[in-house]
Amino acid sequence: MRIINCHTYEAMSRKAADILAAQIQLKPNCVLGLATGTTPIGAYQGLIKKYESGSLDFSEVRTYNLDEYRGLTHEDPQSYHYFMNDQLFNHVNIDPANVHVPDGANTDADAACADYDRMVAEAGYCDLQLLGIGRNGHIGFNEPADEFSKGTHCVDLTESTIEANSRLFEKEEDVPRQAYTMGTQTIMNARCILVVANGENKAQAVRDMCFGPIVPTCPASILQLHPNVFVVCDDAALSLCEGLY
Ligand SMILES: N[C@@H]1[C@@H](O)[C@H](O)[C@@H](COP(=O)(O)O)O[C@@H]1O
Repeated sequence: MRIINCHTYEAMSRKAADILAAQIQLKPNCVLGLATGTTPIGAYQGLIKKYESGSLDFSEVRTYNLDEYRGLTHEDPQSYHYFMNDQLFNHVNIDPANVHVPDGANTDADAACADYDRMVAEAGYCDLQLLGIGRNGHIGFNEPADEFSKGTHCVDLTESTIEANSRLFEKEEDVPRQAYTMGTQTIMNARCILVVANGENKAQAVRDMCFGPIVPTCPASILQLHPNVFVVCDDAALSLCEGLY
């Protein structure tokens, strides 16, 4: 793991945008794995700026998002698909046919997950996977569990995740209780992984991810086994890792 302390959220976002942009420039038809959450918003803004300045072309880029709430259509303002349109896709020249998010509107979980796995596999998996991290060490919606997950599957969200994500909904009762998420094995199939984390409330998860035991109770700890991971953080997220890297 290459741990990069960028000190501030702004610098972390610039670094993440630079890494994503370099991937697109090197391979214009690359497959990007993308993430939602508030952490990557600054990186997406950086990508939009690069696109607007003419230095980035998304016309051949293909994207696969990590996860989606079960039961929400892509027009639902609370859906992750809507979030991605709003934060990135509507602002760059990506072809909507190249954008993929698990189909939350398909409540047949087995079918929705199998379809998504097939699509990601057919694309040859991700060249670069962007990840945020949950306060409990989850990646995508792979929550702490007894074993590491494999392909796309339907998960029951933990109380801690529902509470953390309720800030984006009017009330906590509105947060869906289930989601479809790419599995840990699918995430690990990416050629390169970029994790972004900022803020003190991520410090323990970042320490466990980078230096804790590799256990499914901290799903992000599996990333220690991946040969090509960048962990890009601010000071606060790395505050429990002092002296360790
Ligand atoms: N499914 C998403 C994750 O992909 C994300 O990493 C996490 C952290 O979100 P934030 O960046 O807002 O802290 O939230 C959600 O649970």
